[in-house]
Amino acid sequence: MVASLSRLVLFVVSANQHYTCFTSERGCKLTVSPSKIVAVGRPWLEFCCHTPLLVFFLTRDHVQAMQERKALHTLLAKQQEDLPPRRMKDSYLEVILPLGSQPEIREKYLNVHNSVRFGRILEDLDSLGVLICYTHTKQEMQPKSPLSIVTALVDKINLCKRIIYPDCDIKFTGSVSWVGKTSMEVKMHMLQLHDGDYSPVLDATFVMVARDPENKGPAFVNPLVPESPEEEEIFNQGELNKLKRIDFSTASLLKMAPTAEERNIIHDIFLNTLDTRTVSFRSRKLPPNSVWMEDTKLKGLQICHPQERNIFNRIFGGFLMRKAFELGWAIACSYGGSRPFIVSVDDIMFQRPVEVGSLLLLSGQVCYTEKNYIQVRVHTEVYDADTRDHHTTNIFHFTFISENEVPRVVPKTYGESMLYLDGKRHFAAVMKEI
Ligand SMILES: CCCCCC(=O)SCCNC(=O)CCNC(=O)[C@H](O)C(C)(C)COP(=O)(O)OP(=O)(O)OC[C@H]1O[C@@H](n2cnc3c(N)ncnc32)[C@H](O)[C@@H]1OP(=O)(O)O
Repeated sequence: MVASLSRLVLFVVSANQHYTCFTSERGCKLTVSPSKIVAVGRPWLEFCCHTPLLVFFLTRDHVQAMQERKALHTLLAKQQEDLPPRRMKDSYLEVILPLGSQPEIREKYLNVHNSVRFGRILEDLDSLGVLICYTHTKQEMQPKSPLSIVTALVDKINLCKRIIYPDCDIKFTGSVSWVGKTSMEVKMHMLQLHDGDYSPVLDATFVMVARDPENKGPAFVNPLVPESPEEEEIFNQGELNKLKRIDFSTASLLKMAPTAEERNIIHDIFLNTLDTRTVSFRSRKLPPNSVWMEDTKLKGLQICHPQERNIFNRIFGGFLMRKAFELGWAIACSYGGSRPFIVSVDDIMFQRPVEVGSLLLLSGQVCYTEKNYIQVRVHTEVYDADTRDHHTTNIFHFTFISENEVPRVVPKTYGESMLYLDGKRHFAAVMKEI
């Protein structure tokens, strides 16, 4: 089967023994046996891959499709033990994004620096993560999957290359690496073809959660059985990752006071910003080569149109990540005064779904700096114009590296000091990994 992942929308044009699918972008035509189709819905999922498994969707009304999904409730397992265990290799997928061999798809991926837009890669990773989970949970006997699989967390994405070339093929690989009761950890890798060899670009770990067909409650997923000492290690790492996440969230500065060492850091910054000419706690002065945190803010607004919805009639997680990343990049760019490169994305928690039609408010700022590194935090919330309620949907943490050393960011208020410490913690976690 042709391998390509370029958000090519598939349309079914014949439904006899085999389905023939055309992509919305030129050139690609596929034939798939009906037995390989795991779900049918609206045109959304957009790739063909090495495994003969495709998730694709017919053009039709979304609401009607959601109504029809209700009938799938009967296919849900009552307990996890009723589901057959899977091996890591059962969900392993390899997908090619043919930027080198199909120049017509480059435009969508291209940025002004003639490299690949990282926001597009975030979208593809999200789509692939979901597809891997559907592969893990696929039941041969079921014509459609009863599961709604959503992205709960981007645990981390670490990049080992600064530039992604727009004219070389990209390969994504990945499989489920750990399974809980209703959640699955997925590890993905991205490689790029140079001189006949694929070399690593990034490693990503996502956590996906299975929900019932209407995305209203949790649903069990197949257990995962490691088959070798290497797989045992990957699985155990998944278990450790879960515990680490719990520790990190327990020690959150929203729940607990900073440590003694952190309190000293904040007090030193405070003392360093006092105007020595006046004997006052209120008279503050910016130290040389520094920027007040409040002056690093940029905001954006996104109207969440139906075009960006996923099959569950909610806004596609990859789209939210792309928008937040692009705001984060703009913040790092204007802060550092030169082109920033993304080094790491970590701990993006999808706290609640974003409904179609929402007003999505994005607001970001530099929250920590060290040498050439800029730690950016983007907060997104939906605003209900009727009730005037705001609800946080995501918090994104991006680490950028700038070409030159950057000024120090300085918090002024207590709230900003907590953002500074949170940014410092995230930065330390990233530095440990890369
Ligand atoms: C096909 C197209 C889809 C493409 C993908 C998308 O666009 S998705 C769109 C973007 N994503 C979203 O809209 C999701 C928004 N968030 C949510 O709906 C919800 O927060 C959620 C369903 C993820 C979690 O809700 P709850 O916390 O109430 O769920 P519940 O308590 O039942 O937990 C379910 C399982 O998720 C795990 N879990 C929950 N939050 C987690 C987190 N931040 N990190 C790791 N794991 C988490 C729990 O341990 C549990 O696993 P165990 O049971 O194993 O112990």
